[in-house]
Amino acid sequence: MNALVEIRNVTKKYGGLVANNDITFDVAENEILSVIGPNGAGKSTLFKMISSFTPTSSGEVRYRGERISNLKPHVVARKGVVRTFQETTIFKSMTVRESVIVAQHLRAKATLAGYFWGSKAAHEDVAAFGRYADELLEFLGMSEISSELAHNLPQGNLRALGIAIGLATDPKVLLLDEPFAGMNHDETMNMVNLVRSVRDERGVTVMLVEHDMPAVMSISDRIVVLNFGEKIAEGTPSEIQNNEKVIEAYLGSADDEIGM
Ligand SMILES: Nc1ncnc2c1ncn2[C@@H]1O[C@H](COP(=O)(O)OP(=O)(O)OP(=O)(O)O)[C@@H](O)[C@H]1O
Repeated sequence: MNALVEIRNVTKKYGGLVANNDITFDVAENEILSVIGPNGAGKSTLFKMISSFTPTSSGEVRYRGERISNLKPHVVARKGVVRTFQETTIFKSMTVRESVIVAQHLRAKATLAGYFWGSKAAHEDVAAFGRYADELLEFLGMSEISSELAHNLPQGNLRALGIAIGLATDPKVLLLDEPFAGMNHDETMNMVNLVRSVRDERGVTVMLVEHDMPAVMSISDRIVVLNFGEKIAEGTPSEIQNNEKVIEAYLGSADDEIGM
């Protein structure tokens, strides 16, 4: 496998608590890889280390062979590894289109002083941001709601906006934190198709943390399973569904339904 992202012996300790213990796996270019596991297994912590929102205690994460762990999150985002959030709270007072424009500041060419003085580069950026926002919203099927205020959006559209905000920075790897949480069946299916098209049509490698097992099984090329901070399995959806350690981890947890 040609690895785009390499997670190598990554450990995270919070005082005496080991949230991730010696986790190693690869993510291939153009893959959709899900990280699953019972509550508290260490999934979010792992995503925070991959996107450098929190440092590793030991081990490292590499992207295209270069270490990206323990850098600043915006540096990692500029390199192309971008994490989206369940809540897009900071953008809720803006319209959908404005949110996507503001999110593009990460790849702006103009300096702040340039914006202040209305430089040519700043004008070009502003126009290009608008064009790119429109193109992105059309791709995501959101053109009709581009003038809606984010805080008026139903759950499904709000999640799609989270993806639009993530894509605004032109990532090569997108980390999605529970993209199907709180969605009904139709919204989930729409989101599954949308995530697939992000991979298929924009060539973005996707990693996701998710509890919705039917959605995970249908969307993932491969799955990594964590339990109590340890990686207990890695494989295709059918390998994972038949893995005894995985079944045991879920049956022994407080999650009352695996739904696999
Ligand atoms: N900032 C922190 N300080 C101390 N402990 C933390 C911190 N963040 C997470 N933990 C602990 O690390 C462990 C793993 O948490 P994490 O949120 O990564 O699990 P998770 O698999 O994402 O859980 P869930 O599915 O419930 O979101 C938990 O025991 C949690 O309480």
